[in-house]
Amino acid sequence: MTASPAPLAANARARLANTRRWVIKVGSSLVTAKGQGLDHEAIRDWCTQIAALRASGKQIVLVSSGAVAEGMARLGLKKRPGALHELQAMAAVGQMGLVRAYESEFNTHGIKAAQILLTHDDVADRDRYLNARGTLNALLEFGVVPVVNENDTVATDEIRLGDNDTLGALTVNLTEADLLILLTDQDGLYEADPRLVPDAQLVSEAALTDTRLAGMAGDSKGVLGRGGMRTKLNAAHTAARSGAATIIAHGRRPDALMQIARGETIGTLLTPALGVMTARKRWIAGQLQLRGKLHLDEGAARVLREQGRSLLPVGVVRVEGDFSHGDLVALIDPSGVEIGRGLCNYDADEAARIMGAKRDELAARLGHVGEPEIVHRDNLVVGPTHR
Ligand SMILES: Nc1ncnc2c1ncn2[C@@H]1O[C@H](COP(=O)(O)OP(=O)(O)O)[C@@H](O)[C@H]1O
Ligand SMILES: N[C@@H](CCC(=O)OP(=O)(O)O)C(=O)O
Repeated sequence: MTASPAPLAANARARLANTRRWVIKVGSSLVTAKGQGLDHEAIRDWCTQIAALRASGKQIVLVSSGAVAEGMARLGLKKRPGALHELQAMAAVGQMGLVRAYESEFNTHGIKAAQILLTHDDVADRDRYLNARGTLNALLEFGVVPVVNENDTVATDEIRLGDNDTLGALTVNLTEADLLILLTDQDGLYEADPRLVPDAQLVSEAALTDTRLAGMAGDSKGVLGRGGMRTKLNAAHTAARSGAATIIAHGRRPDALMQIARGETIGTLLTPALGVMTARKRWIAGQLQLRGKLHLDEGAARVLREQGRSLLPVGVVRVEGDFSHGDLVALIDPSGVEIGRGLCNYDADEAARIMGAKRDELAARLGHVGEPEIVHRDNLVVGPTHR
């Protein structure tokens, strides 16, 4: 763990800066102006930064809290109600304002936004999980920014996620995002809660294997926030299951998101225990449902097994199944043995069109420029997948 920037941190941050898919979560403590309803200026600022990130080719999912707080402001309540039904009523009123604010800000940048309300069951149940995943992926491919919140109006106490840090991490898993950014009202994780220990040191970077972290992260002291740093640390562990790193940063620092995109040292970077790639591969092997098969020729089977290379279209001889871009497919050698599994860069129709094609034939067969790899080695697990 380092309290000051280290060369390793600088490299890790530069690598993360170049990743493509980010989930950004803004907490209740930020979205609402001291309990007086939504902070429209702050929302404008995040939307402007997200527009710049989109323009640089990134896909962004925004997880935003604030429904309950905005509902309270709209109905003139000073104190957060205790009864679940009252909270649900607040959320129902406030969510209207929340999506309206994001929609109108994104509109000024010519960006379409979409509302996604999830419950615990949507991520726990296999079919619903795949359905939510498909919808989010489709929105991202259409260039839309999904704005996610918990579906507070239907979530009963037993099934509530309760805090949006957890929801942000589950959204990372759903979308196989590369990075989770938790924007909050502190500069990151401190060695102790700075509200209680004002001279506590900021943790600049830590591996999630570091057992000292749990002792540092305390609860929320805010009126509106839920969970504090404790749920943020848990969220980082959940995001790490699918190989994502987490950055906790102050959402009111001007340009916080742009600084992250430039690879600058800001906030706390929490890195997956296994290393990003191993964790991601494990996730691919264990979590996703098989949607199809690619049958390979002898040469492709050999380079995958022996050299850990990406699979190119030229090595594919047959395509089986009805899968979409990003789905999990099995890779089968000429004797019918499964070599491994990976995420396919093409849907089944496109894969069938480009199988056997050399790199310079791809654009003509597809009608557009496509990825040179049909399955990139970063998204490929060779060997037994423990299913
Ligand atoms: N070690 C720590 N470092 C920083 N903040 C901490 C720590 N432990 C507890 N906290 C508390 O966590 C709060 C942020 O979490 P929370 O109130 O849930 O905000 P949000 O609405 O952004 O999720 C901080 O304001 C702080 O009081
Ligand atoms: N779904 C709730 C947000 C829950 C919550 O407060 O989460 P967090 O921002 O993590 O403290 C809402 O929109 O009010």
